[in-house]
This record gives sequence, structure tokens and C-alpha cells, in this order.
Amino acid sequence: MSEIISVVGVSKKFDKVAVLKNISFQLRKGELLALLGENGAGKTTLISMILGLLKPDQGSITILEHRPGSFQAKHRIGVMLQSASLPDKLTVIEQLRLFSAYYTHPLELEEVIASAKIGTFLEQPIGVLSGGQKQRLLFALALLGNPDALILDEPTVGLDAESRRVFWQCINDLKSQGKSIILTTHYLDEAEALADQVVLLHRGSVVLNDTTSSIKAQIKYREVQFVSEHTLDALITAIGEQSIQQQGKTFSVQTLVPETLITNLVKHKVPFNDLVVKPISLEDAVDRVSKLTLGVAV
Ligand SMILES: Nc1ncnc2c1ncn2[C@@H]1O[C@H](COP(=O)(O)OP(=O)(O)OP(=O)(O)O)[C@@H](O)[C@H]1O
Repeated sequence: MSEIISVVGVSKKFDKVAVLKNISFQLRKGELLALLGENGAGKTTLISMILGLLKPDQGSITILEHRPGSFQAKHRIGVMLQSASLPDKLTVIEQLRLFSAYYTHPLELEEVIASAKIGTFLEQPIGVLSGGQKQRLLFALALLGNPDALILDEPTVGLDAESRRVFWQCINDLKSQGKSIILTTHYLDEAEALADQVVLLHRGSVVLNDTTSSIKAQIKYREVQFVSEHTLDALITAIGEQSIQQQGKTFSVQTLVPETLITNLVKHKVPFNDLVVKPISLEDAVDRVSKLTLGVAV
């Protein structure tokens, strides 16, 4: 069976206000689904329902055909929540041993320690860990029960670039072991680096549910980037009124026809070098597709 988590037609109201409207998506085996959306879009409410902490008013959720919150479902899911708190005085290894005792068939501690890359600070009390170390410990605890699926709620929030990269590597390793993951994040570069599928919530509705490659393929825009001594005004004269991003002497323009843009640069004798034509980022693609879905001009 390839569907690990199935969400079908789920709706939820709080105090007569609809916060989730007819949500459906499937998490497939070995894939990572990025659940995106602005603050208040409904991500946490949905995660709470997948964990069985809240009940949908309508629709259904199954975890490997089990009911959320059931004994079987709980044993198939590992969770890393933002709100988790741990005792400051226990050391990392003590905490791991304690959690390990809760499971009948936990993973070997050595395996968890290697997967979460926490071997260098096992004897430290939790209270002195850095933000990145603490996040990796929470990640290790989510792995301990050897779950089929993981729910990671903004796992890299507040981490520096290097810690985020380490985390991404841990997550990609898990995917290659066949684990299925739902990840909520506000970082689109994170979704681009990790996700197979993107579900974008906007005010409680799904406005986008597609694979990352298909989202990017739907958008035919390309990004043309180059370095030039010209001023922005001179460039606009040469290539017309387009949305030009400038960072120092580096300019980038999103266009449907890069050939025309480059021809115009040459025709108007605009000096340029380090020319790159590339697909637009997932962030820009999501932005354009969701605006199209919502009927906003792009
Ligand atoms: N227990 C509750 N009672 C009433 N309203 C609630 C409750 N929990 C959430 N809400 C409301 O439901 C909406 C969705 O909230 P939710 O926390 O699911 O959003 P989110 O996408 O997780 O946001 P964030 O990115 O800020 O974490 C918000 O308008 C929130 O105020």
C-alpha cells in the first residue's frame, strides 16, 4: 500500500468560524509532503487532527488505515512539535534512554544517534543545548519508535544556515530509508530542497496540491540573471518595463522569453557578463501558481 496518511474532505470550525474547508491530500510511502501556508492558514489544526488530538467536523483521516489517535496509529507515527518541552537537568542520553523505554520495539539508540547526528553532545544536560542541538534531539526522539511516518512541525525554525543544512541531510537520509514525512515550514527553500509534494493552505482551503516538479513545470517563466555596469533606468530603457530585481551589480528578470530579453540587451549595447538562464525557484513558482488559482493577476 503506497498511501501512508490519507486526508479526505476534512472540515473544521471553531466557534462557527470555518478554519479548514474540505481538505484532501495523500502522503505516499517514502515521500515528503510540505504543508505550507501563512500564519493562521490551518496547518496546526490539521496536524492536531492527524495526531488524533482534535476531531474533524466532516471528512476522515486514516493512518495506514487506522484511526488517528488509536494505539496502532500512534505507534506508526513519530512527531516533532514546536511546543515540545524537555527537562533541562536530564542529559541527552538519559532522555533518550527514558523515551526508549516507552516503546516495545524501539530502534537501537546507536542508530537513532547516528540518524539525528547527536553523538557529540550525549552527555550534555538538555538545558545547555544550543537551539540546533535541541531540535536534533527532538528529531531523535521522534525517530525512537521506528515510525513509518513522521510529522515535523517547523523543525528548522530559528536555526542558522549550517544547522539547517545538517537537518536537511538527516531528513533526506530518512526519506531514502523509505520513511514518509509531513513537514510544515515557512521556508520555501526548505520545501524545494526536501519535498516531493506541496500542499498550500490559504485561509483554510487547499489552493495548491501538486508535486514540486509539476508546480515548477506549470510555470514557464525563466529567470535571467546577469552582472552589468548599467543603471536600473538604463536597463529598463533597453528591455522595457519589466520587474527587474537588483542586488548590487547583479540583475535578475523573470520572463517567458529569455531569448528576446537577451537579444534586446545586445541590441541596446548593454554590457553584461556572467549570464545565467535558470528555472524560477519553487518559491516564485508557488507564488505564481497560487495567485493564478486565486485569480490574482501575475
Ligand atoms: N482552539 C482554538 N479555538 C479557536 N480558534 C482556533 C483554535 N485553534 C486555532 N484556531 C484558529 O484557527 C485558525 C488556524 O490556526 P492554526 O494554528 O491551525 O494555523 P497555522 O497555519 O498553524 O498558523 P501558524 O503558521 O501561525 O502556526 C486561526 O485563525 C486560529 O486563530
